[in-house]
Amino acid sequence: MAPASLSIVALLVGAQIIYTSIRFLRNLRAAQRSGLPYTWSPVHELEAPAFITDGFLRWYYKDYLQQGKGWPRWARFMIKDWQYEDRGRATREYGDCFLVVTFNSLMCYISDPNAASRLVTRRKAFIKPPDKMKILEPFGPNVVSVEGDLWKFHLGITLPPLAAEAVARLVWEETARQVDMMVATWRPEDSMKERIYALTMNTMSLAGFGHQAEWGEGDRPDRVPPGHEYSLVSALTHVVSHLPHILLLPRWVLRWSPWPVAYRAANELDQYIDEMLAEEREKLERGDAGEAYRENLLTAVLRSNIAAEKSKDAAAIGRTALTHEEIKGNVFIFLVAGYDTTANTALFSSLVLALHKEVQDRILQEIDAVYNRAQKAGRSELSYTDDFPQFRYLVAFMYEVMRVFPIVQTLGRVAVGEQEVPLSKGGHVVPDGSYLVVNNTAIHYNPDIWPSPDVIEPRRWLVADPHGLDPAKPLTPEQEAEIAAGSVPIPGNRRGTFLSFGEGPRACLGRSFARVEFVAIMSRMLRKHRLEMTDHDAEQAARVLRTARLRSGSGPVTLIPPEDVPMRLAPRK
Ligand code: HEM
Repeated sequence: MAPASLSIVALLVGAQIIYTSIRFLRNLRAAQRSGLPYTWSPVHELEAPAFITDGFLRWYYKDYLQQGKGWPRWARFMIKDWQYEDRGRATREYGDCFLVVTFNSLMCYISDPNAASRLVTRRKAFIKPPDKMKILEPFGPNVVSVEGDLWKFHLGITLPPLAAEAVARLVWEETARQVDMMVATWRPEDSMKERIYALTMNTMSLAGFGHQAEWGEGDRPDRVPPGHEYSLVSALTHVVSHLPHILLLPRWVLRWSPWPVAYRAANELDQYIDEMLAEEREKLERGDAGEAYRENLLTAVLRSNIAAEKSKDAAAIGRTALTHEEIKGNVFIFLVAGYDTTANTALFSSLVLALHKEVQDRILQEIDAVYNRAQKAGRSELSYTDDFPQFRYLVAFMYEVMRVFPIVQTLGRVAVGEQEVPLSKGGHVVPDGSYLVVNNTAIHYNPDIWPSPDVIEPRRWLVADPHGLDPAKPLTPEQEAEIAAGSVPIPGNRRGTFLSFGEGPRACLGRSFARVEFVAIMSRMLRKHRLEMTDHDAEQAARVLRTARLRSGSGPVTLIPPEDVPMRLAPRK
């Protein structure tokens, strides 16, 4: 290289170093001025270089994590979703609200229930991070990604479908059908993860898109309609397994990327949704959505939108209905928000059941009791309306699994203007634009909030004060009586103490959907079988349990188990 070019390169590098150092000092000063405890890290988990640090450090520290000491301090903040393995250690070191300074950003971590609740409840003062939300719009703006009046408008059209009784019934019945197919084809050597993912994907295919899938149909060429390259199930599966690529890369870049399958699957899904919307719109407008018509999320959003279109009252945003792109965006986001969250909850639950015989025994007792009751009432199959509400221990178990394995580990918000963050002891004002992250794991594992937090005890959720039941102590007579009466609402936790479904106005819209699907999976799968680890001995079971409690599987969206444990369905005696 010529000396002149070398000087230019040296000058540019020098300028970059000076610029970065100034930014770092500016961030550091802002942290000092805030009065909050702070620390620093070269890279932050939400910054682009974390894609490299995360992969490398997770690989390098795999065995170290197994010792149960969490992450080494210096590495912690460079790991995506470091919170699960950390189990609140950072909170104990720096406090319930502290800052992490990097060269490019200033991040505030919160594990105080008051502050967490305020953050997620005051939706205008703390908005979702706009840059992260934009990424969620590859098919169009949607109820997860938008803010303000536009969000209220999307909510008005998408909430009724997600709360619709017809959709819940569809989820209940289809899940049971899918479980039967899964059980009938069960081979011990199959992956539990793949089975549960296929099950929830097939359920989503009908509940979300109106297509009833047969077990294993994703790979069958006869399921590919004319004009398509993939079956719907196959397109959906490829889209979710390539989600990070589809979300992060524009479609034209994706085309020439090393993941052409992601490009083709995204296009296929686009085309499927367009075709389905055109067909359903025509049906609804012709009025032939008669008795046999089965509502699903796509048709329900369309119906809700057509009703809005016909109304004369334009919303605050100056129109009455969602655009075509927005309908597509919402149908897509139901898939993203509802598929792997529910699948991983079922997966962790299966693992817990296989490893905690006493919990599984109680669930089996409840399943038998509900079936007996149904049979006495002349029903051979369980119904959504009559039987789903009877599954109290199973729902409590779901919440307990989601507390111990926080499927969504953090809730991120950005302060609009200077905002107060109230802590249980005192409070702090954060400047405009501050990035705040609620650390769900630290809250779920705080022994002052959840006594003996490491213990999996579903009965916490069956008493009036879930924070008053300590699994390390015998139950009080009042607690026994509340459990026996079976009338305490689930969940009954204090605000800001259980955040796996979020809280406040932006809380999960699909939580009823997820509860129905979960109860249908477990009650049907365990009707005649029990879950066991294949060829296990006590030592292996202890290792599996320890690994699942100490390490996350580093999923792109939600917490996933670190390994796929061989399991079998053993016929019940
Ligand atoms: C166990 C399963 C699920 C978990 C753990 C879960 C978790 C969450 C969480 C934590 C949030 C709030 C995020 C925040 O405040 O930043 C959320 C929002 C949302 N969830 Fe779920 N979810 C589940 C299932 C579902 C299902 C099945 C659907 C739909 C079919 C769904 C649709 C949504 C939507 C649309 C939102 C956005 C609400 C808004 O921004 O206004 N979720 N979910």
